[in-house]
Amino acid sequence: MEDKLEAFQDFYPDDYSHCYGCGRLNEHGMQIKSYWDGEESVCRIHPRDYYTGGMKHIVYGGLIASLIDCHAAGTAAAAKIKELGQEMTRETMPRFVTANLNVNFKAPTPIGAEIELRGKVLEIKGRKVTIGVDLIAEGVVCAEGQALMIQVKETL
Ligand SMILES: CCCCCCCC/C=C\CCCCCCCC(=O)SCCNC(=O)CCNC(=O)[C@H](O)C(C)(C)COP(=O)(O)OP(=O)(O)OC[C@H]1O[C@@H](n2cnc3c(N)ncnc32)[C@H](O)[C@@H]1OP(=O)(O)O
Repeated sequence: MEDKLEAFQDFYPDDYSHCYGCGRLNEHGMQIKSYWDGEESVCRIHPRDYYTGGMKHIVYGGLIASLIDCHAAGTAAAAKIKELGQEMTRETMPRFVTANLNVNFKAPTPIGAEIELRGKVLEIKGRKVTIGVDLIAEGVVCAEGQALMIQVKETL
C-alpha cells in the first residue's frame, strides 16, 4: 500500500525532510503536520512534558518559537504552490527557509495541553512569503508570531 500523503510536510522532498521541527525523516524531531483549514493553516501538537520553561507547568519559549517557525515554513510552501496553481507533490513543493522570525509571548503556555497553531498568509511577493501564526492552548492565544520565509534558489 502507498503511503498516504496529506500534510504539507509529507510533500517535502526526502533531502529536505531532516528539520528538527518538521522533517518527517528526523526520528528525534517533532515531525509537526500542517494542513489547510479553509484560508488558514492548522497544526495540532501535544509537546512532551519535559519541554519545560523554567517552571514545571509552562512550555519552553524556544519550543514555542520552533513550532511557529516550522508551521510558517510549511504554510509558506503550501501558499506559494497554491498561488502557482499547482498541486503539492514531492517534485513540485517549493523549498523555503526562515529569513526573519518575531514572536510575542502573550501568556504562559501550559504543559500538558494540546497546542493549536493557526497560520495566515499575510503577503506573497515573489520568493518572499510572510506568514502570521497564532499559538493557542486551552482557548488562549499564548503567542503570536510573524515569519518572513524565502524560497531558496534551486542551486542550493
Ligand atoms: C540555509 C540554506 C538553504 C539550504 C536548503 C536546505 C535547508 C534545510 C533547512 C531546513 C529544512 C526544513 C524546511 C523548513 C525550515 C524551517 C525553518 C528553518 O529553520 S530554516 C533554517 C534557518 N534559516 C536559515 O538558515 C536561512 C539563512 N539565510 C539564508 O540562507 C539567506 O539569507 C536567504 C536564503 C534567507 C536569503 O538569501 P538569498 O541570497 O536567497 O536572497 P536575498 O537576495 O538575500 O533576499 C531575498 C529577498 O529577501 C529579503 N530578505 C532576506 N533576508 C531578510 C531578512 N532577514 N529580513 C527582511 N528581508 C530579508 C531581501 O532583502 C530580498 O528582498 P528583495 O527581493 O530585494 O525585495
